[in-house]
Amino acid sequence: TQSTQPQRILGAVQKNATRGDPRSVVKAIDQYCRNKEWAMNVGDEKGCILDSVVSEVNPSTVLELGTYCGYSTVRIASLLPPNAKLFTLEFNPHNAVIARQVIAWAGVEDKVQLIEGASGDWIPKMKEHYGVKTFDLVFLDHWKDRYLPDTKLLEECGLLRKGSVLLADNVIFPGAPEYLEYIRGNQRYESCFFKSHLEYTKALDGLEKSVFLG
Ligand SMILES: O=C(NCCNC(=O)c1cc(-c2ccc(F)cc2)cc(O)c1O)c1cc(O)ncn1
Ligand SMILES: [Mg+2]
Repeated sequence: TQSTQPQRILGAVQKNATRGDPRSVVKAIDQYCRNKEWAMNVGDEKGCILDSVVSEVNPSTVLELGTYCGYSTVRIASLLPPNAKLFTLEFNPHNAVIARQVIAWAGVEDKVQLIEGASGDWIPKMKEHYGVKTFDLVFLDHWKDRYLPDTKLLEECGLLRKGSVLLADNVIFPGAPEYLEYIRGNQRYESCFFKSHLEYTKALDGLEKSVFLG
């Protein structure tokens, strides 16, 4: 029977990456997606920008919206201090099955809580279910038309504090125009754009970093 793209990505990790070595997992996925088949990981170029923001924020509690195969999950988790926690939300159960195995292969499962379900359903439950107070960093990489409603939800649920950082992928391609308009026009955020390219291509894309001012 036919394999799926997430299954092929997992295969590339198990074949080419070293167990317990997150950087080798990231490298194996990038090499596979650059040389064999494109996939919607944040990728190596935007991934370096992600790394620099994670290192700068040095977060204790991170929320990732859109796990896919766990590429950015592993990338972020590998930079977190001990006892830090990364909650990652994935809507698609098949992607979640694969992501759990990629996260385990990288050896970062102790830092990661993968939650299967819709972001709109789970964001309001994070405090009661997982004892989350606020998020230090939020990486938005799920459905582009969910960026704005979920940001408003995070505000309403009191999950952002003064200094919380939102980092949004794909604000140029596929694009998140309503999100950009809201966040750039809102006095409660200080935003900046990091120009880059769509993963594994020459197409223009970038990340929008926004600091919540409280
Ligand atoms: O996470 C969920 N979908 C993937 C989101 N990510 C993307 O769609 C995405 C797409 C692209 C992309 C770029 C060019 C192109 F030609 C086609 C796709 C790139 C990226 O970097 C992404 O991140 C999801 C599913 C669901 O059912 N409910 C809630 N969320
Ligand atoms: Mg993306």
